[in-house]
Amino acid sequence: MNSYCDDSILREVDGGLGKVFPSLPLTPVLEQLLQDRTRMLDSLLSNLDGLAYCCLCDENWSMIFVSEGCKEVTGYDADDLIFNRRISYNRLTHPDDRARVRASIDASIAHGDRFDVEYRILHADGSVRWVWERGATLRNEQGGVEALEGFIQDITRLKLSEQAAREAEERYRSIFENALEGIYQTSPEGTYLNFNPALARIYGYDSPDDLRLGISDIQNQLYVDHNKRNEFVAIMRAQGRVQNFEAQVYRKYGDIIWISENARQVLDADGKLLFFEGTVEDITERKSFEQQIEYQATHDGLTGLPNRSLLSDRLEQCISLAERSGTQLAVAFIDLDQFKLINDSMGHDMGDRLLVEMAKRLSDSVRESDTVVRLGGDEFVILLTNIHKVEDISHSMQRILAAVSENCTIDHRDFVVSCSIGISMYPQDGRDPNTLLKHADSAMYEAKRAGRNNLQFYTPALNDILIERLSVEYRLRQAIERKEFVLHYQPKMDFLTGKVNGAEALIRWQPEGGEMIPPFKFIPVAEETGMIEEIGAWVMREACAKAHELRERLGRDIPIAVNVSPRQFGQPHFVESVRSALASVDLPPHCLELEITESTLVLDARKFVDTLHELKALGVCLAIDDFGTGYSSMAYLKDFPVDRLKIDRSFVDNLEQEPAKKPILNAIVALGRSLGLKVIAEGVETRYEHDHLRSMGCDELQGYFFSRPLTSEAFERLLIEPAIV
Ligand SMILES: Nc1nc2c(ncn2[C@@H]2O[C@H](COP(=O)(O)O[C@H]3[C@@H](O)[C@H](n4cnc5c(=O)[nH]c(N)nc54)O[C@@H]3COP(=O)(O)O)[C@@H](O)[C@H]2O)c(=O)[nH]1
Repeated sequence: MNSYCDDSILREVDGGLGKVFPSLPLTPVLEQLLQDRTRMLDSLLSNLDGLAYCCLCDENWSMIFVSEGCKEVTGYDADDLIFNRRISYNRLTHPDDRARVRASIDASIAHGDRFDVEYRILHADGSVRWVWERGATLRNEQGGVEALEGFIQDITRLKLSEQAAREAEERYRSIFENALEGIYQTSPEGTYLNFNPALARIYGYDSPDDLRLGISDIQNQLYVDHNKRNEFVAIMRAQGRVQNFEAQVYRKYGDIIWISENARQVLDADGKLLFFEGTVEDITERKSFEQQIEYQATHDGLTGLPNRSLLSDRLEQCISLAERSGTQLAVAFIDLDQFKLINDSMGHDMGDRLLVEMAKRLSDSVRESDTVVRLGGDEFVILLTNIHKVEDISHSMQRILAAVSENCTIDHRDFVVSCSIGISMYPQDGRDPNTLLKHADSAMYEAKRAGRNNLQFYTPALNDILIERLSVEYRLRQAIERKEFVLHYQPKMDFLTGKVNGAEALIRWQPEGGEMIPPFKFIPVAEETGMIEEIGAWVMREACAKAHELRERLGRDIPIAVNVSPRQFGQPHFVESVRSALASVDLPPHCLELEITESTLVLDARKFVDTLHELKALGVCLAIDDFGTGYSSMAYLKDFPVDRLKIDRSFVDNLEQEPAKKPILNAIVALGRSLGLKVIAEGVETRYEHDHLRSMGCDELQGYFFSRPLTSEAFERLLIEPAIV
């Protein structure tokens, strides 16, 4: 039921409904129609979502008619508002909006317009509601404003959703504007439609406008590799999106960065492509980090050369290249000779610097197109491509041998290093990386065995040698654990007295149930693998024990000489191990003689001499073994605190048939004597050799002529019942 003020007021205002047809004679039918219309309007007003009203244009907006929708919109009954019975509409209007509403309605009245205004009201339940009021002015015949009539609708929900939409829009705009990632929309043809400031920043432009002017063709102006855009579009077409699409792009001033894009295609309702939209991230830092990690994983940290993990890749590539071009490929396996010795004796820092220098020399000795790889330790591999004839390789390898063995000065110390090279060829020696490397490796072992500073091409027979060597290495490790070594003793004879005045301890390997193995079959393997350190220490202790035993039994000193390998001599605690072997049996130091070969000296003369002095200070006898075979000792000899020179067997061997050796022998003996050293000839096999050496002034002899190496017991028997020569 709508509320009205009394009928007289209504008629005063607009003449009431009857005023619509004031002068028409109403037939009963029309009367009925009119009544029906009133009822219909009443019903309509009651059912409208909102309130219809008629109010005075006073300071209260005093209501004279309010439809029933009032309750729903304001929370008040229509009667509460009629003539401001309980509350005026002005008070109901939100205080902050009252002035604006009034101004808006006043303006409309002034212009004779309809009004239309949105504002807030205070609902009876205390909440604030948004309403939309539309209305018009009711004027009297003189044109004066009598009242307003209109319709007020609750639009709170609409307002809230508008506000939410606006806030969301603001939020997204803020994200778009302030994002660190670049956000863009591009046309399928490759122009920018829309993008945020971050994108401009990433690409080095001062502002979005600057970018818009700068890039009009993404494919050709942005991507370093122009095909990247085609790739991008192709993925988009196939999958509707691209994920983590990485590419290099030019920035405004030409510098290149790495970006990662995530994008999707946007279609219209008919499935027609509208544009691409996506994000861009600058991943240059990550990329360079990844590249760094990859570099570290594939390159040797010390020398900067490619490492083992890159080798297989490169080798695969070289094989394919050789296959395609019908050329050959050479794989050279290079191992520095006796590097471990330098490393152990001179310290790893010196060893590292030497490796860096050698890596440089290797790289400088080959062509740009060849690959030098450091496998680890002192092992290198060189891949020589595009080989037409074997001579090409020989020349390169000779260059390498020469470069490596050139004098090397580190920290004012001179080193002479050499290397051994094994070579395998594609396709004849292997068609895959593993085989080629394995065969080059076995060739390298053969080069080492043949005397170092050498190169050796692979032959199928080398496989057997390698297999044999590996077998020796394996069995040798077991032999150490099982203590399968014995010492034999080769007596030395004093020329003056013709009596035994000492012996050289010579190791033998006696595998359980097997044949005795001579040292030349296993000492080189022990030397290469480092097992010589343990074996040598055992020999030293055993020889000291024997010398001590003989001293106790015979009541006189029988000095025992032991061979000291270069690697053993270079051990950091070598002097200490000698002292400890002597102390273990309380042996006077002069009862132990150490035979050191000249090859030990060539690595580092100063260190060699220092160690000799330390040993000398300990009181042990020192002998230079195999004298005359080395190439640099003459210059240093006067500085060596040694007691004996042992002339190498090769100068004595076959002396009768080769008289040319005599002047050399004479010179060596004279040199030794002039330096105050005892000279001992080894390998004396005949009476002729014996007599000659004695006449030359040699002090001692050792050789089959006097005695072969004897077992411990046989040597002892010989000492008790001497045979006079
Ligand atoms: N580091 C170590 N090296 C050792 C040790 N024991 C031996 N060796 C070295 O092994 C090489 C071979 O030794 P071996 O087979 O024992 O041969 C020695 C003698 O038997 C041999 N010799 C002695 N007299 C003669 C002779 O008249 N004729 C002839 N053909 N051979 C003879 O010479 C070898 C001793 O040589 P050298 O040491 O140079 O004095 C050999 O290089 C040994 O050094 C070990 O414990 N540690």
